Amino acid sequence: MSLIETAHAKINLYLHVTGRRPDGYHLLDSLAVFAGAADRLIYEPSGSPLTLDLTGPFGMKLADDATDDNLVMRAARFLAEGTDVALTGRLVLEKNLPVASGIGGGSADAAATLRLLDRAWALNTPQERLLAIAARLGADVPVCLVQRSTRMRGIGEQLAPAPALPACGMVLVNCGDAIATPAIFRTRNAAFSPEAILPAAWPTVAAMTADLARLTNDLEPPARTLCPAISMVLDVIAALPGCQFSRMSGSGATCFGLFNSEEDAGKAADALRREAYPWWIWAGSVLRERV
Ligand SMILES: C[C@@](CO)(OP(=O)(O)O)[C@H](O)COP(=O)(O)OP(=O)(O)OC[C@H]1O[C@@H](n2ccc(N)nc2=O)[C@H](O)[C@@H]1O
Ligand SMILES: Nc1ncnc2c1ncn2[C@@H]1O[C@H](COP(=O)(O)OP(=O)(O)O)[C@@H](O)[C@H]1O
Repeated sequence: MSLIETAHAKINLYLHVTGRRPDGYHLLDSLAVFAGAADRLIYEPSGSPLTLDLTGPFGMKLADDATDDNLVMRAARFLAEGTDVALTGRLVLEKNLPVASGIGGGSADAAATLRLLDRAWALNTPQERLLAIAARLGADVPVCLVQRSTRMRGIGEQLAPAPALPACGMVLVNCGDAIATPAIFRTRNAAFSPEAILPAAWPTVAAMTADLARLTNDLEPPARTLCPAISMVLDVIAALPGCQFSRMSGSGATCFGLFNSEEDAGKAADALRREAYPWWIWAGSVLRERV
C-alpha cells in the first residue's frame, strides 16, 4: 500500500539577519508560515533498492541533477543511518513548487521524506532525533519538519511559538529565475537587524500587516539587485485588488501578497493570470496550525 506526505511551501513573513557565526552561517530571526501550496511525496514499498521518480510541473527542473543528490534521497539515507532498515521502495516526488525560490521546496521535501519514511519503515524515531537529522540536511529543514507557523532563530534550528494568526489569504508569485541562497547571503552588505518584538496573537489581518510593515526581509535588497524582476513582481502584487501587504520570501525570488480572505486572494490571482505574465502564480490560504 502506498503512503503519501505533503510538503507545504514555507513563507518568511519577515526575515531579520541578526548576526553571523564564525563558520559564515547567518543568525536569523524570522516568522515562517506555511501555505496550502505543496509538493507531494509518495512511497511504494518494494524489495528493490530505493528509487526516486520526479513528476509535476517542476519535476524536469531537477531531472538533470543526480538523483542521489536530491534532498529526498539524502533525507532517506540520513534517516536509515544507524538503523537496520533496508533502503528499499519507490519514492515519487510531485514537484509543484518552483525550485530555488525562497519558499523552501527542497527543505519541505526533505522534511516530508523524514516524516513519510519514519512512518513507512515504522521507526518511531524520537522527534529530537528527527530534528537533529533535519538540521544536518539544511537550515530550513527543522521548521519544515514541524510544518506549522513558527518563529525561527539561530541559523533556523531554534524553533519557538509564532503569534496566533488570523484567517488570511495569500498569493504567491515567482518570476521563474532560480536564486542560489548562498549568493544572496554573500551579496547582503547592510548592518544587522535587531530581533522583532511580536505579540502573542494577531486578531486581524490589519493588526498583522501593521506589525509586518515595521519589520523587513533583509534578503530582499540583495535579491532585487541580483534579480531585478523581483521589484516588478512586488509592484504588481501590491497593486492587486484587495492586497493588504506584499514582500519577498526567504532568499527569493518568490514574493507573497496577503489578503483578508482566501476568496480575495483567489480573485486577485485570477486578475493577475489574465495579464498573462510568464510567472508561477498560486492563491489560497495560510495554514493556521502553530507550534
Ligand atoms: C534563507 C532561508 C530563510 O528561511 O530560506 P530559503 O530562501 O532557502 O527558502 C533559509 O535560511 C535557507 O535555508 P536552507 O535553504 O535550508 O539553507 P542551507 O542549505 O542550510 O544553506 C545554504 C547556504 O545559505 C547560507 N545560509 C543559510 C542559512 C543561514 N541561516 N545562513 C546562511 O548563511 C550559507 O551560505 C549556506 O551554505
Ligand atoms: N527535492 C528538491 N526540491 C528542490 N530543490 C532541490 C531538491 N533536492 C535538491 N535540491 C537542490 O536544492 C536547491 C535549493 O532548493 P529549494 O529548497 O527549492 O530552494 P529555496 O529554499 O530557496 O526555495 C536547488 O537549487 C536544488 O538544486
